[in-house]
Amino acid sequence: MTTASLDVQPNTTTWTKLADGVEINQEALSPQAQSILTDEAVALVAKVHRRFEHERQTLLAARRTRQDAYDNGAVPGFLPQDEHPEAHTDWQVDPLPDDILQRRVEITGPVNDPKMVINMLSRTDDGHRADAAMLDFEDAMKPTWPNVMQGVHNVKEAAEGTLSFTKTDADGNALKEYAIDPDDMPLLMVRVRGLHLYESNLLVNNIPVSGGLLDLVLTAYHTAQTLIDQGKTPKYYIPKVEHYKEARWWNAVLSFIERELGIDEGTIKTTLLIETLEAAFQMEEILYEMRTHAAGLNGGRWDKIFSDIKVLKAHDDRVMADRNSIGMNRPWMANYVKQLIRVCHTHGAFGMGGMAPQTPGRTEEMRQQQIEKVVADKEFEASIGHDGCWVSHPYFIGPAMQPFNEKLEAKGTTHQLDVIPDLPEQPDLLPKSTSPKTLDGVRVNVRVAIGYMQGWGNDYGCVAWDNRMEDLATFEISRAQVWQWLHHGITLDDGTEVTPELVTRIFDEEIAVIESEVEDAMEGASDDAVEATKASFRTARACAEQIFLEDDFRAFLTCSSERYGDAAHREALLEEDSCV
Ligand SMILES: CC(=O)SCCNC(=O)CCNC(=O)[C@H](O)C(C)(C)COP(=O)(O)OP(=O)(O)OC[C@H]1O[C@@H](n2cnc3c(N)ncnc32)[C@H](O)[C@@H]1OP(=O)(O)O
Ligand SMILES: O=CC(=O)O
Ligand SMILES: [Mg+2]
Repeated sequence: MTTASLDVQPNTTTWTKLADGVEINQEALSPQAQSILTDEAVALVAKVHRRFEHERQTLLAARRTRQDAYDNGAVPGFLPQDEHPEAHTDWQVDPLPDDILQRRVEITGPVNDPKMVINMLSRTDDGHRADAAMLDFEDAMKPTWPNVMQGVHNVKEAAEGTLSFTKTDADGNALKEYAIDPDDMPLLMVRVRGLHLYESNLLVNNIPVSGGLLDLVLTAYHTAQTLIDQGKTPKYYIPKVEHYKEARWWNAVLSFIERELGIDEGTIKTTLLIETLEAAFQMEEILYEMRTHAAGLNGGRWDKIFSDIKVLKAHDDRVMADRNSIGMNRPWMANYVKQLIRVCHTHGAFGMGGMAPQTPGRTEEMRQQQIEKVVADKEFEASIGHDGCWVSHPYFIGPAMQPFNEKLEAKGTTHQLDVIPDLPEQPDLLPKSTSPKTLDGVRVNVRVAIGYMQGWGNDYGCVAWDNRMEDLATFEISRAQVWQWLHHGITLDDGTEVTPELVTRIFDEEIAVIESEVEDAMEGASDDAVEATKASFRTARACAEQIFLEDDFRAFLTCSSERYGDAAHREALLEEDSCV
């Protein structure tokens, strides 16, 4: 995707044959890609695609059917007990290996950035090191082909313990060397892309492969045995599951890959993100389906808020309040994470908490305030029984760990599997329409969109912006919220009507503010450099505004038909587009 335009680009792709029925975009065949796409790796990708693509399409079609029902007035709910009776019996996930029993703080970051990956695997801020590092192909990464290939490369070298990086100045002089110690680093985890994404640069039988399958197959192919030889468990995160049948599909994919790699079934352990409204109602069924490979579930609160808005987008009695007012204290959010902990602990799995989005900030005062916010969030998570949580910046590892340490030291354990939150059997998980709905709320969404799209234009999938980490999930909330407010023509608390003209006016005002912020921040830089940065924000604004004012609600920002390779493939796939 370019930031200048979302239009479909003309087809100029030349395809190169990699194996029977497997073609790659010639431009994608970089030396790095060649080193990753060995004959064996390509054969495995093709085999997995041929075995599982049809079912993936069926699952995506089922998503569209369910969304049609929600758009026509239905709401998600708990499944009837007789739909999946086994899930409600007495069962446990397969025993968890020793190296996944302590997960107090997991740090996350884009997998394609080698310095960030090394920092995730080595930083000990104030003597605190994260228990796990989640290398992300998903919310934190813009899924371009070079980023995906660099990501696989980084995971491979991280598993082998050889990943290194030299930070240089503008003239190329070395400033700092970065390296990892494979014998002394946090648990390595990889989050693959979700079910809905295609990887348009690689075709099997003329169909682009699934992005998530590609990430999973290539990283497992290049690292599973290496990790096992070191006595470590290959560990994954799987995002954006919407239904237990999708969990069944991922579980089957994992078993298939294990068989093909000659490793025991159940060796790979995964944590599933529960970050969609539908999945929140099906956690028990989802965990049951994954029980061979499940290490736990994680409350992906940011995508959950996005999904709450998206799934109920047609319901005028459920229009969401200002995005920054939706916290874990909202009853349906608190119920969702307590239900997650209850389901996990009842069945012997970890119930992981969500992401504290704070970044440190520039002044000491700001840093202190940010620490207080992180600690308050993590105290809540530890108090309700989570086994650990996420942070987005190493600065917060120690503060986030403290509340978990206090709980765990008192118990003399590394987790809280003994805690079963007290909840009604079927807690209320449906989001409510509440206040506040403010002009400031519109402004926040607009600023987030400009900041995020500016990063996106520079190839970043997450950015530090207004003292917060903004990534794909948090951008999606802003996009969905403005769409929802516009399409329900809501009147804000101060009487202002939300119209396209209002949104454009706020874009005008905020880009002016941002341009002056750029001038302040770049004081002393050349006029050309300042102007280039301002221009990149103006481009981002144009793109963000176009997305915000789209009439049709695309299911995900990253679902754009231009990602589907050449015109013929696009046409075939648009019929089946998961993103209508
Ligand atoms: C909704 C969800 O799915 S949440 C999960 C997905 N999102 C994420 O993973 C976002 C993770 N966070 C980040 O990517 C980053 O923190 C950002 C982009 C927000 C900010 O990064 P930066 O602009 O580099 O922050 P900053 O300048 O404060 O970094 C200072 C140092 O900390 C390091 N750092 C910052 N964030 C991280 C991180 N998450 N992991 C490891 N190191 C990090 C930087 O590499 C830098 O290191 P250096 O001193 O060796 O150069
Ligand atoms: O992936 C995590 C989220 O909060 O979204
Ligand atoms: Mg997410």
